[in-house]
This record gives sequence, structure tokens and C-alpha cells, in this order.
Amino acid sequence: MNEKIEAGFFTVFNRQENILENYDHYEERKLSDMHRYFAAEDIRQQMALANNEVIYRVYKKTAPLIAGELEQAVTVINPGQVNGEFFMTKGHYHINEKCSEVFFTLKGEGLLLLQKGQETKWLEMKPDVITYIPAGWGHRTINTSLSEPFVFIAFWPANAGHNYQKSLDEPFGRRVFFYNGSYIVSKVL
Ligand SMILES: O=P(O)(O)OC[C@H]1O[C@](O)(CO)[C@@H](O)[C@@H]1O
Ligand SMILES: [Fe+2]
Repeated sequence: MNEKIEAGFFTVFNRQENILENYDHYEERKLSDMHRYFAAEDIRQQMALANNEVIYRVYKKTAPLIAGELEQAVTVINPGQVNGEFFMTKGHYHINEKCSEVFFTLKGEGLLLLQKGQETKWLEMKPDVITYIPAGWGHRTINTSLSEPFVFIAFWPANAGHNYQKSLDEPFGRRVFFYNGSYIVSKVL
């Protein structure tokens, strides 16, 4: 699929079911898919063996992977924690470091963690907040609610590419834990 999209189209966020209608690609990440991502790797392993919950689901509308096209996806992060660390996405950098991305929050509450070199920043996300991920920054989202799914839609250039290895080799400098009825963004030592 290397030809540009010629016909306008629309997608619909189904707010009852928390899915992007007309999606053409689905991915889910369970506890067993998150090797090395949480601080308590031993607890994650035990939880994966016990019930292997789904941490997040992604409903994507794909586009030809060429400059000028845009992809979009609804991500649903379930509420939950691994030893007090909130459920989150793996996080990634774009292979094409010139590509930025936008998230529009649909439901729930969470954080967008941004990483570049030694620098970590974070932004709160809640319904109607639109966050911008500058080109070159790694990005991860975290569900900080104790009970509700955190749902947002992302739009990014189809030629961005996903680099997951970099977020393992140069991990995010902060982790987000449950603390005193809310969340704390804690420095990784
Ligand atoms: O790709 P990750 O880090 O697993 O996170 C999932 C989310 O990020 C995206 O890859 C977009 O950058 C979407 O598919 C989804 O919104
Ligand atoms: Fe991205």
C-alpha cells in the first residue's frame, strides 16, 4: 500500500464501547507483553502467570506508510497497578525523529511522559485536553485513575515509525506510582 489516500473518509469514536469504529488494525498488550517495563519485574511476572490482565488496547486506522499521510488510533489503558506503579503504555520514540504527534483525551485521566536525553517532562491529560509531542521526544501514557479506563486518540505522521528498543535502552527518567489517594511522579535513581 504505497499510494496516497485519495478519498476523504471518517472514523467514529464509540464512547459506549471505547473503540474506534472502522479500525483496521488491533493490538493489545497484556502483562506478559510488558517484560522489563515496570519497576517490579518480579511482581509483573507473578501477575502475568496469575491472570495476565490486558493493560491496554489500541484500535488503529492505518494509512500508507509514506510522508504526508496520517495514522490515527484510540488507545484504552485499563486502571490497575503493578506493585503500586500505574498501568501504562510501553512508550516509544519515532524512528523518524522529525515526526511529532498529537493526543486528544476522550475519557478518564492520565499523564503523558516525555523523554529526551536526560530530560523528562510530563503533562496531565483529561477529557478535551490536547497534548502535543514534539519531534524527537519519547512518549508514554499512564492511567492515573483507580477505577476508570483512560482513553485518548492519537494522530501521527504515517512515516514516523516506532522505536521501542530505545525506550528500553534509555528508559524514562520518571515512574508514576499510586500515593496518598493520588499519584506521584517519582525519579528513577
Ligand atoms: O506504541 P505504544 O508505546 O505501545 O503505545 C500505544 C499508543 O501509541 C501509538 O503507537 C501512537 O504513537 C498508538 O498506536 C497508541 O496510541
Ligand atoms: Fe508515537
